[in-house]
Amino acid sequence: MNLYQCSNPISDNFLPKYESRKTIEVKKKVLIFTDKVTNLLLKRLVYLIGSVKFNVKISHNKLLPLLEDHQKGSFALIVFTKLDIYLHLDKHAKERLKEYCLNYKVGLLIFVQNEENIPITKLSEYPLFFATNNHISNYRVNASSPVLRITKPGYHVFNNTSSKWTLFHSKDPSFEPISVTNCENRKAKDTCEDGLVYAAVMRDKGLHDGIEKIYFNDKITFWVHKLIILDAISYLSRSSLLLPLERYILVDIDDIFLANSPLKMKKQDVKELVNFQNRIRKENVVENFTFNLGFSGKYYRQGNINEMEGDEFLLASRHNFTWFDHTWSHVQPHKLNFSSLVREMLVNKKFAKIHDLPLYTNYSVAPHHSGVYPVHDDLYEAWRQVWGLDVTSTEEYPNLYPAKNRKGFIYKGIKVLPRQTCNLFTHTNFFDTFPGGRTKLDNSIFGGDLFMTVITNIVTIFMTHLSNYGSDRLALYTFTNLFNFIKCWTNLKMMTVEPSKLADVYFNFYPNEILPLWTNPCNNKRHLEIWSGQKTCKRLPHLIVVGPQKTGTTALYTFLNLHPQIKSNFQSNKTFEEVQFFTDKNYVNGIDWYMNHFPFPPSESTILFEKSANYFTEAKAPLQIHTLLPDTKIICILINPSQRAYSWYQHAQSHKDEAALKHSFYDVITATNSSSDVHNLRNKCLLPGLYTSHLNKWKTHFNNSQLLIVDGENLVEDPISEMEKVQNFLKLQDKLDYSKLLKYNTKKGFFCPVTNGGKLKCLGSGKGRKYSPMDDKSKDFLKHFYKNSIEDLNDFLTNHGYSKPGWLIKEINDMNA
Ligand SMILES: Nc1ncnc2c1ncn2[C@@H]1O[C@H](COP(=O)(O)OS(=O)(=O)O)[C@@H](OP(=O)(O)O)[C@H]1O
Repeated sequence: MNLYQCSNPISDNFLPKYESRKTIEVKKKVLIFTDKVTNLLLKRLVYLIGSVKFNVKISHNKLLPLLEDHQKGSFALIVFTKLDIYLHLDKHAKERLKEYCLNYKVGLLIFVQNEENIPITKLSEYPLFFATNNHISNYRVNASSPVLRITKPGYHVFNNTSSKWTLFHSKDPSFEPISVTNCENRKAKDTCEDGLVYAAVMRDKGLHDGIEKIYFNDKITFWVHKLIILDAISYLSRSSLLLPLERYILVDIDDIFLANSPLKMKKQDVKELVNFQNRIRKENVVENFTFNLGFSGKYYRQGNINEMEGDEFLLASRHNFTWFDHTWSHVQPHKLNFSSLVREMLVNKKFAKIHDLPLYTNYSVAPHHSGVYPVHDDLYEAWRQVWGLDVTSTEEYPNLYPAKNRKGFIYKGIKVLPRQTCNLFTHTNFFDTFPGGRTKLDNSIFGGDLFMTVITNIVTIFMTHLSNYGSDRLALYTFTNLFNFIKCWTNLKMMTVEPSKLADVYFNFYPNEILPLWTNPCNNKRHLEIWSGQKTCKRLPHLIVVGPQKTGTTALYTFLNLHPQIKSNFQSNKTFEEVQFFTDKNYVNGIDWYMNHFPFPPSESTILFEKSANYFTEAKAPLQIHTLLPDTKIICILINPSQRAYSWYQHAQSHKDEAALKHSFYDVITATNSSSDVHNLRNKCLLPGLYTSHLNKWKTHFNNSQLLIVDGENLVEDPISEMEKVQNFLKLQDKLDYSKLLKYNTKKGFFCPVTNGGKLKCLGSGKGRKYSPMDDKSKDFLKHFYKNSIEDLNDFLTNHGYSKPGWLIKEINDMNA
């Protein structure tokens, strides 16, 4: 087997300490200025930054976004995909940017594209010269650059004579190369001087204007540049965007004992497995490296005589490895119920006991990823019961591709970690038959996708299969070269640790991933294949009434239910007609829980719907709803926010809320002591009424054909006309004449549904309460409190082409009077 020989003379780790920004706070976000021409570079850059999960904001057309928010910097780094964009920012923007960079100690990362096609030129402001369109040789990284961290400095990477490099040079003390290369001036277009050394990446210490900058050419696909870009991001952001240097690597070998003959491991293959592991540990390439073997006991000693010997030898060598359950017969768990799964697991557990396997009892992997995502509750429960499991891994969350977007989540106490593929599948066992051939595999290892997988993932769980270690032993070839190459050219410290430690590291670094973001299995072919045949997306709603509370949502819910084509969710014991799934409390229950609240729709044209009036103000609900139900329709109802506040106060009083019983409405809405109960009640009265701030979040995810704004006051006055609008919005084939279904009830003071017997069945006593009108002092206070918000709503509706509720028109007219 070929073993990668490191030619880097620098073997010791030399780690510069980055300056931090101490007390100045910035968000962990990158701002990228770009134009249309630089799309390819932008795409690659966003991909790289996305792979390390840093957030990005893209600004086209040189527009400056909000740079500060509540005395916190909005960005930790600013990038220009083209020098030209930076040079031609308008004067005001440049000054603002400079001020921001100085105040928040933020640096600039500037790309100079070869297409910019400027011959030897002096930058307008500083003595930096650059030359485009050159051939180069002898690329090497400057050992003394303080920028390098992941990148191991001080080596000659290769002789690359490819064309079209932009190179930099300067004699000014502010400039210091991060990497250099020789110019090979061979063609008329080359603009550098043959034989001279130029910078390929240049640092500007900022001696002239106080802002540190790093200039890159557009060779962003070059793997060394990817490493230096990651270092530059950490350096220029003063460690705000810093990746740790530890890389936790677990190599799972799935399908142990299971492979088609003659692809199983033989005795010699097992010996090589042990030798590999010993060598990697001894040379300290990956600390404590240990293969993690997922076994399916049913297939033990199946195959030809050599393979049987291989199986036996693997068991004899068992203490060299760690082991985990991969189910007895390697069936897809989503096809089994809880008791069948428990049976499967118990037989495999017995096998492990008989053969004295050194097990990770808290870790397992489901065959074919089935049952993990989309989640199959029975699998999670069986895992917990039989194994006491708390860690697993999958490549399917949220989607298989792009691999960089894979995430982890925690469900029913089980930590699900993302799993990475190394292109070694059950059918890739020979160099000759590897898709794209050996060159493709080598490219991936030596600086390509596989290499970048380890660079960008703090925790990498690789999925491999038993057969990858037999035949040509492609897996051993891959890992030996990959790990040695990483050790040679980076300062990363690779190690193998147990799964529970992996999970701790992962979720400590990515706490935002703990709560899953449920996607729709029916929108993903692979997910559908590993989802129980008994489940159907038809039990998910097509319409959600999201509130806010006290605007007439129950009336709308009741009126919609009168339509034979529309069916609501089942009632809940605790929250009555509301499901309240898209809230922190219930969302963790998963989509099976949600779907169980809906009937099987009687016909294709049935519209399932639910209303939960608290969704409107839930910060995550718009994204969560859109991710699960991208085509669903949304209805918000708006009434005068002052009236809404008063209605909530009445609601609180009748629910015996102490603050509401003790304090007048005026005292509540003017409460200032932020830690008191009365202030809490104040917020519930006032904040949902700041409609536009909430509506903006809904509008980010739903377009006009999906989002209807109902006039809640008209729903009281003239529900017939308002229901006509709702029916049009839902594009109902058979529209109902609501004038026959709703009649005004003088006693109730509201419209009520007409029952079959002709009687009126009004909403319960909690809807349409009787109470005295609001006092003038409160009215004045609220008028003032909501003034800006009312204006914002008016602008919002104008800008998005919505018609305006009558109450809003009146408010605006009053303001202008
Ligand atoms: N037809 C009909 N019957 C009864 N009540 C009606 C009706 N249409 C609208 N409304 C108004 O609905 C207000 C209650 O709003 P919600 O149902 O959204 O309240 S809740 O958030 O679900 O508790 C309720 O508020 P209050 O008047 O303060 O009780 C009513 O004003």
